Amino acid sequence: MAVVGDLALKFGGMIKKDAAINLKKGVFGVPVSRHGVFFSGKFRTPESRIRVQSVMQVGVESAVVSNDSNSLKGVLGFDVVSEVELREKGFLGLRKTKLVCTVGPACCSIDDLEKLALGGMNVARLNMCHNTRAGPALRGRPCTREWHQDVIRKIKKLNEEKGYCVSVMIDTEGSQIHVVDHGAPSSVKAEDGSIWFFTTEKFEGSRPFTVQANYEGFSEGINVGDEIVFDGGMATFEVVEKVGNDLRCKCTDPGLLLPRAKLSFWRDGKLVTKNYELPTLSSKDWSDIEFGISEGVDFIAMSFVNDAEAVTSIKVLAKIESLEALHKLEEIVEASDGIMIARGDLGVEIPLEQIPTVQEKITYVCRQLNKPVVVASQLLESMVEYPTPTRAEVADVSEAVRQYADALMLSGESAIGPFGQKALAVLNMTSSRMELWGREENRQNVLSQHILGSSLPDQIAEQICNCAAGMANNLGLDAIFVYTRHGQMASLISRNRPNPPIFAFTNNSSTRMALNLQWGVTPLLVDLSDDMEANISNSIDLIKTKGLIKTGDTVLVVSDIIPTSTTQTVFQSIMVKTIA
Ligand SMILES: Nc1ncnc2c1ncn2[C@@H]1O[C@H](COP(=O)(O)OP(=O)(O)OP(=O)(O)O)[C@@H](O)[C@H]1O
Ligand SMILES: CC(=O)C(=O)O
Ligand SMILES: [K+]
Ligand SMILES: [Mg+2]
Repeated sequence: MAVVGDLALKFGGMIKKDAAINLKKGVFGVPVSRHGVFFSGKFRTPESRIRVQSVMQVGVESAVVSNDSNSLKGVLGFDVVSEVELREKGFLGLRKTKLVCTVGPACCSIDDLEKLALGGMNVARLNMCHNTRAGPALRGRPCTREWHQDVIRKIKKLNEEKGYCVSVMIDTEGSQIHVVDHGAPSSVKAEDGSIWFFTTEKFEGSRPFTVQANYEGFSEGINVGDEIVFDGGMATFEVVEKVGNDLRCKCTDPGLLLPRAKLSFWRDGKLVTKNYELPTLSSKDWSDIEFGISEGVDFIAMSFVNDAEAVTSIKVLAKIESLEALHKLEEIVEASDGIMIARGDLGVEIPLEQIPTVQEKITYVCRQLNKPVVVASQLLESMVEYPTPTRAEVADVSEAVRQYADALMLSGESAIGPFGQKALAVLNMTSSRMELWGREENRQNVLSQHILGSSLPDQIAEQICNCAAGMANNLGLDAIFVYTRHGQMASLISRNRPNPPIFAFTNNSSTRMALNLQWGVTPLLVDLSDDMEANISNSIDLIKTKGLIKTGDTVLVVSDIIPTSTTQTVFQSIMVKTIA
């Protein structure tokens, strides 16, 4: 097996191979593989005292399956949706791209949520911008989060009682200058040449030709002659006079002023970015985060992250939606647990024609740095109103899949539109179709990775995962099984976007819910012991008993279980198993 020799040269050049093969017996306690490759680190052999930190086994063997299901330990933690998908479509038919749905008034009943779960929703997103006030009559009182709490609890109930695996993400409001939502009328038209007053004065309802801004310092540093753009181009005004902190403006490009429309300021064709100093996390955001943690949500998407500092203190997805964030992209990606490309607000700050290349760049940086990335906003915008998407929207979704984004997100399509389930089905079908095309074209072969780990053990884990993905592709294997407590190796395999699906067996439910956002990973909650052989045969037995895997199927098994007992020293391994 040439691959073994290559691996030995690459990783274990300084260790004698025959010693390594002897060592292997001490590893799993059973004579399993025909080949073994070892790395430097701590490991003692009877013959020689070689330090081995990581063990990599490459071999082919047959798993013997017991027919006595009573002897099986634990239960197979498949979610009901993946199980049905696997049964119907087989290993290669499992969708790789994850789907996020924004939950809003149109889909917050338990029945609606269940329909979305059945339709393939992996993550439910709740935007903390909406539905957190007690109602117009109580304006000014502290906000309540009853609606959000109710939705979160319904999703957890569906997971627990009906076997779904839907993670929950809350999305913070963040600090941004926008128009206050003063209820009716829902949108106002600004005519060419009309004069409008932009103020921070608080008032209920609407006043003619008056725009209420949410932030007192909104006009700081703004000069007469500057432009104010609504929602990235919906309507444009020119500042004609400063009146204290307020602005009198003339409409120069007519259009609709929507509730909560975002405002951006431009001078000589350039965005005025430094006119205000808003914190990434407001006090409301902090209390929303506390609320999310107390409700046990799985992800916090942080809006308007402008630097890495904001991210380091808490496990979060950073939303890239400002020019400033683009300037500090790599450090923000590095500091975060994942990224959302928030194209809605990003399009307010950069010219729209730059969105496609910026998206491609962000997805690339995220994969290089091994962080999951969600492409968000307007994927199927026309479906907020209509039951079918435009051809251009389907092409946009396909492009995100072609770029190997981890996940696609619905916003208003599911939150307020009457066709949320249809929109989800469009994402589901379009991504499956594009993934199939990618496999047929063998596109994953052109993916190159740069080395991430700084320590030797991290680099070893990474190399094992890169090799695992390459082997699974080259050998045309059916699936990759990875045994993992914290999800690191599952995620490193996913980074290579392999052809076969990745089943991540974990005993940690937070790991399971976090892996829900990662490309190609089906996370399963199982009991794991320090005895890797038992873990592997146990899970294969369970899958076989369920009829989900059959004789002759071949899987690549990767383990990164770090034993809790000191007598065992196996850290990482690769094995190829053919089901007997
Ligand atoms: N919980 C909710 N209650 C009422 N309406 C909602 C809710 N969530 C979303 N919506 C509606 O759906 C639309 C799209 O939702 P989304 O949360 O993606 O808005 P967004 O403005 O793009 O996001 P962000 O505020 O994070 O930039 C919103 O404009 C809003 O009208
Ligand atoms: C999702 C989001 O926040 C945006 O697109 O702006
Ligand atoms: K938000
Ligand atoms: Mg936004």
